[in-house]
Amino acid sequence: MNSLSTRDELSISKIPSIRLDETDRESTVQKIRHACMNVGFFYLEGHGIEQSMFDTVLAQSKSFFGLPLASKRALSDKVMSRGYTGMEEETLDPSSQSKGDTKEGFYIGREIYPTDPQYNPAKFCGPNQWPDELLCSTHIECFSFRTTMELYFTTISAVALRVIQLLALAIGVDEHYFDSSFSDPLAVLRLLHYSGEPSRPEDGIFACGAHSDYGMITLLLTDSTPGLQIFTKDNIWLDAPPVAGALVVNLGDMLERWTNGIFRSTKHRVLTAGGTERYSIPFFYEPNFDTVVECLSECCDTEINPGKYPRTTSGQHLLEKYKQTHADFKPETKKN
Ligand SMILES: O=C(O)CCC(=O)C(=O)O
Ligand SMILES: [Fe+2]
Repeated sequence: MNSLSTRDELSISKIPSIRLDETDRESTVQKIRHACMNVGFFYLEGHGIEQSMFDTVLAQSKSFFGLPLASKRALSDKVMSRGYTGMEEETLDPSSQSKGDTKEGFYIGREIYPTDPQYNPAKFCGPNQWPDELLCSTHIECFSFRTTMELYFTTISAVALRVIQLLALAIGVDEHYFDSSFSDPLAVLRLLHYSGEPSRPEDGIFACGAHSDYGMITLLLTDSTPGLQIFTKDNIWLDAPPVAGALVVNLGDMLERWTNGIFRSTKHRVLTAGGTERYSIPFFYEPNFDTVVECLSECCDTEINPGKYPRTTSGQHLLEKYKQTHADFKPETKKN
C-alpha cells in the first residue's frame, strides 16, 4: 500500500458519507448533525443524479475552457459576477499566496431576463453570459453547453433543497423551515479549470487558496484528479479525495451564522500535484436576497450560548463577503 492510498482511506473514514435515499430518516439526520457539528463536510451519495450527467457536465466544461482566450474573456460581467474569470485572477488567501489561484472559472446563475419583474442586478438577479452557439458548434464540441448547464442547474438545485430540508431537521426545526427562503435562491454554478502547474505552498503557489465558503451550502462535483483538502478540528489539512458518483457537500459562513457557530463552515483549499489539469464544479446554494439571517432560537441561549452574530440578510452577508475578497467586484448600488 503506498502512502497516498493510506491517506485516502484515512480521509474517507473521517469525512462522513450520507445517502439521500436512505430510508431510515432519523439515522440520516443524526449522521448529518454529527457531520455538520464536527467536520463541516460530507460526501453525498444516493442523490439520484446519473453518472452520465456528471460526465457530460464535466466534458462540456472542459470543451468550454478549450475556447480561445479572447472568446472566454468576452464573456464577463463584473457587476453581476457572472461569466468568465481568468487564470490567477482570484486570490482566495492573499495572506499566504504569492500569486493568484492557478485556475480559471465561469459563473452561471439563475437566468433572469431584463423583461422579468425579478430583474435586478443590485440583487444578483439578471441574465447569464453564454458563449455564442455558432462558435461552440463550429470550433469545439461544446454545442450543448447551455442546455447541459441549464439541465444540471435545475437537477442539482432540487438535490440542494433536499439537503437543506435534512439540515433543518438536523438543527431541530421543521423540515420545511427554510423552504420559503429558497423560492428565488441566489444559486450559482461555478465551472473551474485548474492548470497543470504543481502547487508549491512553501512558495505561496496554490491551485485554490484556503478559504471558507460564504453562503449556506456548496455541492461540489470533481473529476477524478485529487486536490481538495479540508482543515479539520484537529488543525490538520486532510485530503478529501474524489469518490466516484458522490458529491462533496460543505457548509458555508451563512449557515454557521444562522446556527450560532454550532454547524461548522470549514476552511478548505486545493493543491494540485501538477501534470494533470483538474476540472471541478461547485454549486453554491444560498437563500433569497432578502432572507433575514439571525441566530435560530434552537441554537442560542441568552445565558449559556448567546447569539454571536448580529442580524443580517442573505444578500447583505454575501455582498460584504464579496467586497472583502474580490478587488474587481463592482456591485450595482442602485436601489430598487
Ligand atoms: O475545486 C475544488 O475542489 C474546490 C473549489 C472551492 O472550494 C470553491 O470554489 O469554493
Ligand atoms: Fe470553497
